[in-house]
Amino acid sequence: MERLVEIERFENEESLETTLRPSAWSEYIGQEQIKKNLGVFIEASKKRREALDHVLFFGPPGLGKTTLALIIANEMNANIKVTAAPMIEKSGDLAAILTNLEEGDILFIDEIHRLSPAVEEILYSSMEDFRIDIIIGSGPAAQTVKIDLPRFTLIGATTRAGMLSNPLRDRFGMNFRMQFYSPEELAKIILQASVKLNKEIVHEACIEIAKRSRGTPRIALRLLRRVRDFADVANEEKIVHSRTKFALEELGINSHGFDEMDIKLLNLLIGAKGKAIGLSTIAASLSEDEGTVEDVLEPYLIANGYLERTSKGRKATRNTYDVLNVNFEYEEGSLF
Ligand SMILES: Nc1ncnc2c1ncn2[C@@H]1O[C@H](COP(=O)(O)OP(=O)(O)OP(=O)(O)O)[C@@H](O)[C@H]1O
Repeated sequence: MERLVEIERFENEESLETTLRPSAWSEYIGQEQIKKNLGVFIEASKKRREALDHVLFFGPPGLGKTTLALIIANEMNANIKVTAAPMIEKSGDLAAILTNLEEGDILFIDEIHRLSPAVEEILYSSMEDFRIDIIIGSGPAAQTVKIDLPRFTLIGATTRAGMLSNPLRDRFGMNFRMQFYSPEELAKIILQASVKLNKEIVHEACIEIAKRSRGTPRIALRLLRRVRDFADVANEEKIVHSRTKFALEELGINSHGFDEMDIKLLNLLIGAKGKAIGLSTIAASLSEDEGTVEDVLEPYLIANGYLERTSKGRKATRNTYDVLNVNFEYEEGSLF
């Protein structure tokens, strides 16, 4: 079953996301520090009439990395080519993309930590020297051909900065960590989207959805659409607070934005009575892979103080007990 608070994009969601995606700074809510810094760098490179330095965004999925890349392209009046690392299998694939770029173009590579070492190697020289060496033929007859590239900007996005090799990370002139959004920021995003969806929504309803969206715009927008369905079926012109609460309860999303999987994870930690549990044990107990636990489930719980990572594994915090209404219980010598 699809988790409603699943951060990854659902299959049929892409076109709707495109409709709701902001195309200008003014519509891009939150991430103030990133916007401020990027604004300065964009203005400076426009003044110098140079391509922007390479940019890396990292953070959990659905926080607006792709959207930011598109806005940067818009601000720079540049063409943007959007791709993802799994689509660039061979070095030839990357060479083909790079040689088709024009001066000032932006290349956006999502999930950049998933590039193969051979492809990464080509990226180094293209980012640094705007040149690539391609080997034609094999054996003693092999020849290296150097191809000059136009000055372009690479924007990389990753959910796992730790998995990026150092040489690749060092070649980005700017590194930005995306933050989870506050309920107030998400409420603004929801209101803005409701105008585009042509469905009025009251402020309390925006806040109610925002509080249950795991700090993530993609989830907030998905919940908005589901709540709108409930309002439409009830023939209500506006999305009101009571209908919103009802819909979210029906959808099984609790007031902290936790869903079944979060609750399972938190209960597992509480069951350990203060002892740390290793990532592989957690993944096996939840029947999820370790990457999903680390990239998707944990960041929100850590950012909100419900889970702690230690050298021995993961632990519940006092907040976890409070939020699940469980009496604080632990084994001697194993605690906090
Ligand atoms: N700051 C924001 N203001 C308004 N809307 C936003 C903002 N950030 C994201 N969104 C909305 O959330 C949706 C998801 O954003 P986006 O696809 O950019 O996330 P992402 O971080 O690139 O995710 P992924 O890494 O999974 O591709 C978009 O449709 C966009 O409309």
